[in-house]
Amino acid sequence: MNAQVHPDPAPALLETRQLVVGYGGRPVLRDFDFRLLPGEVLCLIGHNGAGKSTLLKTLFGLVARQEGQVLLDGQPLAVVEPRRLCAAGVSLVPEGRGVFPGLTVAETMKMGLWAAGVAEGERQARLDWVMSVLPALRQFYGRRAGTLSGGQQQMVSIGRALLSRPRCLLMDEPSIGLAPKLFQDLLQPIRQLQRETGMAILLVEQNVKQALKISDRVVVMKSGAIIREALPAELDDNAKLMELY
Ligand SMILES: Nc1ncnc2c1ncn2[C@@H]1O[C@H](COP(=O)(O)OP(=O)(O)OP(=O)(O)O)[C@@H](O)[C@H]1O
Repeated sequence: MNAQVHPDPAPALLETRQLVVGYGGRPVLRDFDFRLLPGEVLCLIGHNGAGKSTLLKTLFGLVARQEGQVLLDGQPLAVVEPRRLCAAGVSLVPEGRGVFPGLTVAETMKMGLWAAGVAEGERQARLDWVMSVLPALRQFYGRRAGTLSGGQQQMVSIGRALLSRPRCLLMDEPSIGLAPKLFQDLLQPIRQLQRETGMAILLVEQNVKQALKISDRVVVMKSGAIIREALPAELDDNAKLMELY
């Protein structure tokens, strides 16, 4: 008789196995195992230089791995590149927002629709959908991104990332330069969307207190390694957080 085996758990949406990544031959992440599950909001925190952004960029194919695997839906990717990830429903909100200051929001979105490969006939509906998630975009739709406030620029960057209707959003320090209240105002609609659609979010953040408010799980990194995994409630006072820093 066959031995009883447990079925495999559902595959992670994104996963790394024994990943080695670095710059100029010097590894930043070594034998790094990481999982982002479907439908979760995972907050990645840790010291400056711990390798958080490097992980995010590697998952999206912006930094090449030296060794190890990146898996999408449980399948190892032969080539990890933004186009492939984007087509599979993964979208990036880059560090520093990545908006072109000379383009209007309308132009930025037009370019984003094209880059996301949205068919011509669907573009208006897609834009309307993004506006329904982030209605404030309409207030400055005709303005050049360079004339907008930091929070408004971040909203443009997030709106652009949503144009592909992603099932996974990778966000690199979206709170930079924003007051805590503004950050919450910006992230709450995204959390709402996440609850409605089951989109997974990987959020790299320095602003830990604010990020924990919208997260389901926390991973703490130090010097290229994971040193702790926790629920937000387990890190909800300063003393517990200070232990990790
Ligand atoms: N393009 C690069 N070239 C060379 N070294 C780099 C490059 N980008 C990052 N590093 C180095 O890799 C290490 C990890 O950087 P990374 O930006 O991933 O850390 P982080 O945890 O995101 O830090 P922070 O919170 O300060 O953004 C650091 O030592 C950094 O100096």
